[in-house]
Amino acid sequence: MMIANVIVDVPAIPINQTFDYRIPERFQEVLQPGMRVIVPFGPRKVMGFVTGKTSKSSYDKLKDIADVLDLTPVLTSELLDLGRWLAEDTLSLYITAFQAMLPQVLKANYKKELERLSEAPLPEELESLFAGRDFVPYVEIETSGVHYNQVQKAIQDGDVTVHYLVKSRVTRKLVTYIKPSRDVHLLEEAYRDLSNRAKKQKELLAYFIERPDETELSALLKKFGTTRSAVNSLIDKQLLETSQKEIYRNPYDDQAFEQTEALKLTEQQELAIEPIKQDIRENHHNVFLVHGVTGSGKTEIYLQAIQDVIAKGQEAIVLVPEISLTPQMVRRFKGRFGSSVAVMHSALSNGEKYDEWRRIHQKEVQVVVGARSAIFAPFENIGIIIIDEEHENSYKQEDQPRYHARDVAIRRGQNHQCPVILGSATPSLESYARAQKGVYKLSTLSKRTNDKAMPHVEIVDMRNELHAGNRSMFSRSLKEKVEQCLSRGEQTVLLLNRRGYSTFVMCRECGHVKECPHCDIALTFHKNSNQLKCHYCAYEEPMPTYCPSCSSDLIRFFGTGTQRIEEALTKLIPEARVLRMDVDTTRRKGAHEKLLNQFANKEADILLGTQMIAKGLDFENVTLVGVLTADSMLHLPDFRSAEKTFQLLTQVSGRAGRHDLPGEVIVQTYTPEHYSIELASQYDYEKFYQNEMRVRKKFQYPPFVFLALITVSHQNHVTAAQTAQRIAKGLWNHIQTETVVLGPTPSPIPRIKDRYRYQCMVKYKQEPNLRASIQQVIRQFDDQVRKDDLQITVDMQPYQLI
Ligand SMILES: Nc1ncnc2c1ncn2[C@@H]1O[C@H](COP(=O)(O)OP(=O)(O)OP(=O)(O)O)[C@@H](O)[C@H]1O
Ligand SMILES: [Zn+2]
Ligand SMILES: [Zn+2]
Repeated sequence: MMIANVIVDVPAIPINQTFDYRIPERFQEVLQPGMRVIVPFGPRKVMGFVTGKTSKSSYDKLKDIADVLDLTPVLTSELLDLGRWLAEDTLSLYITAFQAMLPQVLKANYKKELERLSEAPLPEELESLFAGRDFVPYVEIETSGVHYNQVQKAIQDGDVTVHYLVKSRVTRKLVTYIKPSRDVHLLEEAYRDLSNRAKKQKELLAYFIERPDETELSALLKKFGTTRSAVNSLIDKQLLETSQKEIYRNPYDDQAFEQTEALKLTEQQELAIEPIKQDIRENHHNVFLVHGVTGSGKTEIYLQAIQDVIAKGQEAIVLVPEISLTPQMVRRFKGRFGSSVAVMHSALSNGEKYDEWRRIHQKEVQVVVGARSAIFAPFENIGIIIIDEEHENSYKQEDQPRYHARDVAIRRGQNHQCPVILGSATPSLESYARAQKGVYKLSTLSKRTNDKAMPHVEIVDMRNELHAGNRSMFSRSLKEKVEQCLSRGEQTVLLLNRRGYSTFVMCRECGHVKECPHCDIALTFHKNSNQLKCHYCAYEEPMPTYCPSCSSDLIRFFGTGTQRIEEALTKLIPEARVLRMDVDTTRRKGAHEKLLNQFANKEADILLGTQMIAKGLDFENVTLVGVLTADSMLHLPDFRSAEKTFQLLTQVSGRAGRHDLPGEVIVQTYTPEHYSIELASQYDYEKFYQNEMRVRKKFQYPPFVFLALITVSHQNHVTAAQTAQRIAKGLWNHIQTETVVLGPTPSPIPRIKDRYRYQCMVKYKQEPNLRASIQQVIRQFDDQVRKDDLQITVDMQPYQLI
């Protein structure tokens, strides 16, 4: 076993394979698959992942591994396998897949050091390596002559640990502690000598006389409501002293979470959880779809299932959408499982993320709650994987590797023989269809835990408003309801669906929306050419001046934003205090949280925002929810637009009346008759599902077919178009008869950053060799990709169709 197979950090197609390296003597016993190494590659040295060890190689001039970066593997054998599968499934490079599974900090910069964790004596060589220090640069292992085996053993015994440094030690957080530097009787003496005017100093001394242990400085200052100068005076008098310690950056104060206990489950919850618990007991893999209306207690089911998993000594992964990962959500998990919970959130700094990852890697926690990439948590004994709001598109990564966390979850569920729970009030069509077929096990929670009815939804037809002379964005009914809500001292949530604005064309007189005659999808307005285009079949027509349906000249594309709405709102209802929440007001770190806190503390009457306010928020004082334009998403060039509209309306309606006060919802729309709006207002998921499935079947969209999207981009318009054309032609030669290749057509955004973009869409039912065929077809362009800056991307499960 002297040879290592290494995937090197050179992101290029011809390099997408393992390379063999000789393992030098000194690393032979230490090196394991899943560790990162440094290897010579051409003239330079690069990082790589060891994927296996062998004793033979077909090459005879092997180079040596230059260095080993880890003493314990950063990728478990399961994750190595998963990475290979991920790369193949998404047509990505192995190196890209491996790196996607690890925190940023482990990516490039390789500076490392050892830290001594225990006072217990170490083997002599290690003692001389540490030479009284707590931290030792990793490179000193080599020069000191200490054997790597010894270091590795010390790590296994928990006496030593390795830190990966990004650039400097700044990534480690140091905390200042204070403790007495004299005996208690000397402190007592000093206490008596202190003047009564030095009140704070006396209090501090009294505290340390009682409790001569070290105390965190910041906690001390808070406890005594004093500044550092009082502490400094005592330090100057040599009564107290400071010390610094490294801590994990835990972005959450675990003590601050009130402990909660398992609630007695309702009958419906019992029925839903029983088969899950059985699978946990029996180490059995099934995918469960928990379809429960908002407020039906899905989260409580997750918590109690996790409880069983922890009791068995196993681990749990919980995914929630990025924007639902609110302090409220974190509190529910930390409240139940305390410091056994790690949180992986993209708003954390790289250092914080790394610390949370380390807590998982070192098995200091049993539960991780996180956004998409938490699915790669390096647990080795997973007992359950939960995906909350499983319909959310943010589970799909829109960058290489273009994976869907649901697929990865199911794969890991199979690896660990454990249940996977998908939860939603509005399951994705794909998942619900699988549940209908029996591929997933369906549980339905039709009632809220408090037995309260879902809030009543009133649909307001905005065309009538126009006819009545009201040209504002607020219907008379909504204005009245907001004012009533205000006068009762209750709060309102207003949703503006900004996405999709200014792209679709609609008649303000009759609500007519221009759609493609072949695709039943709204045409997109292209300002430059003044054309309406279809992004599925390349149909186009000029922008009409009169509505083809009622001949009115009020046919417009839409354009407005939250800021303008806010201005209009403060004019309309001047006494209301409005908080605006959108990408602009939440860009700064912590801003999102701050706005929500302000709203929770009733510092505002109205929360006005985009999609980000629709999810997971639970405010007891919110009794009114208004949706300003329910149809704005409906006409996006996306076959999922009705589904997304239904999901959003259902989610946002669920924000009202969750507690004692009854709730109400107003939905403004120009197309009240659209089934997604009508059925969302009746909370009729089942009927929506039936209806939407008919549409998908008719137009052959998922879940009836699979899609693959190939996008070509180049600075030269002709090159982009011709390449796409050749790819489409090439694919036609490989596919089965019932498969189709649509396009090429210009991408919905035809030019980004001066690159022209064309796309081909493959619609298929069964195409076992599709990945290989696509790869074969696009490999012809390898040279051009390398030399001529041609880009070809493949998305095997497209959600964003731009
Ligand atoms: N068995 C129970 N008995 C009493 N209260 C419960 C029970 N289960 C859940 N609850 C409470 O009901 C409320 C709604 O539950 P929860 O938030 O878990 O629902 P959910 O289905 O996850 O909702 P959403 O989809 O809207 O996020 C919470 O306040 C929760 O504490
Ligand atoms: Zn019209
Ligand atoms: Zn079309």
